[in-house]
Amino acid sequence: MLIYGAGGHAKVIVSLLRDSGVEVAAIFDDDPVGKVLGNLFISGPYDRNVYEDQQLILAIGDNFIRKKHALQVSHRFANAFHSSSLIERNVPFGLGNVVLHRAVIQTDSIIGNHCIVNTGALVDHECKISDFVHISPGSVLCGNVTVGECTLIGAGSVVVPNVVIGKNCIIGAGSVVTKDIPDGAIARGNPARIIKQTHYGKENLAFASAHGRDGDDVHSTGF
Ligand SMILES: CC(=O)SCCNC(=O)CCNC(=O)[C@H](O)C(C)(C)COP(=O)(O)OP(=O)(O)OC[C@H]1O[C@@H](n2cnc3c(N)ncnc32)[C@H](O)[C@@H]1OP(=O)(O)O
Repeated sequence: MLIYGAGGHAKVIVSLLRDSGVEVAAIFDDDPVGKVLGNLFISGPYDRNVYEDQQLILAIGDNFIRKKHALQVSHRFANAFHSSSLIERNVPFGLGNVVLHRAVIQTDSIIGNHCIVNTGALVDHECKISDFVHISPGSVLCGNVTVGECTLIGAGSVVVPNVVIGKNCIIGAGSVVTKDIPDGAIARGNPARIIKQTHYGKENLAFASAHGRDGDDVHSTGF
């Protein structure tokens, strides 16, 4: 497996892969200076000609940077699910997704591509999660919540049932979202109020669907 990114999120993904018995062949990072991932060597910037037969996971927590890099990567993408996560069997996934320790994804939810369902997050029934979304640690999406592309749900947030959150939004840590949130909004608090717009609000980089569903899923086998 190849990892692209060598920050804190990458450390967690390397730990997941170790639990799975999956060997990390190379780690790419555009700015590797001062970054350490245990005893693993950081090769340097992404190189499409290295380990062409290996699959890759983008270990980048920032949704917009992850999206930018996804468009430039030619390796196939893999999903990685920690063994302590609970994912209902009927949940369809795209590629490049990471579901971390003790996260739960309930029945009839749909997960796009390159999403992060972080440690202890709960995505309840019938949620629709678009590409490049990050559901941060300990956050709760109640039933039938929709989250648009590139949106960050901050740590420990709660989104009540049936709410639609647009694309390119940031929901502040510890928020309670009770109403729909439009594209590009930054909202926080209980109840969540819009405080400003992200400068990505109107941006809509097309995500090439050139990356077909031909990767493998990695399921870790335990702590
Ligand atoms: C494993 C991981 O780490 S996953 C990472 C998950 N990341 C997150 O959950 C972070 C989500 N981001 C946040 O919550 C951010 O604080 C944001 C987006 C809400 C606001 O960010 P900024 O616009 O930079 O706000 P800034 O830090 O300048 O704070 C502005 C004010 O809002 C307050 N504030 C900041 N965040 C919050 C919040 N989540 N809830 C309530 N108030 C907040 C600050 O205390 C400050 O108040 P003051 O003016 O009285 O001093």
